[in-house]
Amino acid sequence: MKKGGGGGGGGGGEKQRAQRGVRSDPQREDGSATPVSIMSLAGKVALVTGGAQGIGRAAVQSLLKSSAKVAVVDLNKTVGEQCQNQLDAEFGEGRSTFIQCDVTHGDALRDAFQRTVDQFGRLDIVINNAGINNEKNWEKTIQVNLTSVIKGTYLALEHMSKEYGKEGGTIINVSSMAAFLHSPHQPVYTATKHGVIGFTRAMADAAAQDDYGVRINVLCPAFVDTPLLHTVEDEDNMGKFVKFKDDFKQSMNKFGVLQPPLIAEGMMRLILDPSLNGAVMKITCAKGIHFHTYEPMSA
Ligand SMILES: NC(=O)C1=CN([C@@H]2O[C@H](COP(=O)(O)OP(=O)(O)OC[C@H]3O[C@@H](n4cnc5c(N)ncnc54)[C@H](O)[C@@H]3O)[C@@H](O)[C@H]2O)C=CC1
Ligand SMILES: CC/C=C\C[C@H](O)[C@H](O)/C=C/C=C/C=C\C=C\C(=O)C/C=C\CCC(=O)O
Repeated sequence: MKKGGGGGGGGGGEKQRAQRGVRSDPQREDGSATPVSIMSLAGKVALVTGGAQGIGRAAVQSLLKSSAKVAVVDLNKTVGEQCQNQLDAEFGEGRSTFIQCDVTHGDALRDAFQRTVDQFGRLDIVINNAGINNEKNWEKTIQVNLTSVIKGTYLALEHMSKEYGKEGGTIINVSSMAAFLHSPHQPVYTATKHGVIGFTRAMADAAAQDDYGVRINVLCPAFVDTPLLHTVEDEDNMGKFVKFKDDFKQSMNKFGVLQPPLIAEGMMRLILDPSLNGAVMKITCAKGIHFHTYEPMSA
């Protein structure tokens, strides 16, 4: 894939290396690595679904700290408006905008993308982060966690891909370590997170081979301290699988619980490292931010 995408990302000339989990740091002219945390996203525009709280909210804050403008797309009006007020106070009015939207409503999601471009003039970075954990209403879980990630990726490409005459950009789809270490506690959630990885890898190949100028990567956090994690014991969410909650809690105790800013740091690396396309980033307490090694021919 040729270089040239926007959003701090270029092409993915090192696609194969990225898929094997090998990354190269962005370089200064003298050859030394530039810490991604100090690289600027001034002039870039991001859209984050599920951005009003939890992991999405941490991502929004990191993007704003890096000087990007951000559309916070979220279903929850109350939390979204509180979030907007706090972001205005911290970063100044006009740097971010809250757009209430249910990502499972295709027309509403399309409208949210258009409103972002209308307000900020362009789009460079899309984080398909909104997710739920509802085994009782499992069809909804598939709609939010997988169908809407696919839809969000296609809409992002309409606004960023060279195929559509745009300047390029970068997309992050949020999966989970649940795709690698499953639990009887959340079968459909697990299935959606597998799906997000498969879709993202295939789309990253399409982007590289057809020169979209857009890098597409997937992020798999382990347990993170957010409101979602607190639904573990909730029968309304887990349905009959709630009986496996103790096993799940044991896993949390064994593997530990991460804080959202570390997940945002991982996202910033995916955004800023032009060598990454089709990469599967894992974040765990034991290993921190690292990459999954892909061995497609191992069978
Ligand atoms: N918290 C955890 O342990 C982990 C979470 N993840 C994933 O990270 C992502 C974010 O999760 P958290 O921040 O933990 O969850 P959270 O529940 O704290 O935040 C999710 C946000 O998404 C919004 N949202 C939910 N449904 C929506 C819809 N239909 N349309 C628009 N917005 C909607 C919510 O209103 C909320 O603001 C999810 O995809 C989740 O599966 C992945 C691994 C671990
Ligand atoms: C009701 C629960 C609500 C939310 C939690 C989500 O379901 C979340 O997405 C689930 C996360 C599950 C994580 C599972 C495993 C975590 C494993 C580790 O932390 C470490 C394991 C292996 C490390 C080796 C490697 O990186 O390959």
